[in-house]
Amino acid sequence: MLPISEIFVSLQGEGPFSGRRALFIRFFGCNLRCSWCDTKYSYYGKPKVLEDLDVVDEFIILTGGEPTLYQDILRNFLTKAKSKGSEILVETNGTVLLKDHFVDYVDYFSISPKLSNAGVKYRVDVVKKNVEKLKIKEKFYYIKFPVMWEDDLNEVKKMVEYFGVEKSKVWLQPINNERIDYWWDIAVREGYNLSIQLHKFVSKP
Ligand SMILES: Nc1nc2[nH]cc(C(=O)O)c2c(=O)[nH]1
Ligand code: SF4
Ligand SMILES: [Mg+2]
Repeated sequence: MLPISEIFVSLQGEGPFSGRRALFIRFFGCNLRCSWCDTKYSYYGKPKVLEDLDVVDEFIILTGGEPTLYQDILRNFLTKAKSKGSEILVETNGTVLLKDHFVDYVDYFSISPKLSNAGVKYRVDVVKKNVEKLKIKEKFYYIKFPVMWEDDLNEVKKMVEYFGVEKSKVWLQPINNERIDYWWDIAVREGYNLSIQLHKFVSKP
């Protein structure tokens, strides 16, 4: 049984695959409650509960909410999707321990650890463990930080060092697309990438 918030086709609005057409599956439920969360509807209200997922696409994005809460139940779907040649991207907050079988069936991981601007507590050592697993398995992954205030940069730097990831894998994502000019310059100066949420310019899902 899979609790689903919504399924839609759109263009990836965030990160290195920005602009690429994809089928989005938004899972219901999240273990965090970020103050600025832009998908609160994915954990308040009622989910659609599906027996199984019967969708195919060249590029499938599992998002939420927090899709990694459903790693075991997704086994069937991922096996099917891979046998049909789909590329799979998972967008996760990184705080749920990733299982081997799940990592093996996913092509790309977007890990989005929260800074203090989100006002949530979580185990940052779990995120580090997950990043280490992705490194060992030589998975394609990137780290996406939702940023707001100037001080956020120091937190980003500390986490990047703690995780031991290259700057080229780091994407700064201005929350609500605010102060893009400011974060653009920071990204260029510090050697990071910038993710502007494209779908918010066109009011699309
Ligand atoms: N177009 C579009 N791209 C997205 N990339 C990540 C999304 C998300 O909410 O997880 C998202 C979303 O909601 N819409
Ligand atoms: S981790 Fe993502 S979905 Fe969950 S509360 Fe935070 S922003 Fe919202
Ligand atoms: Mg989102």
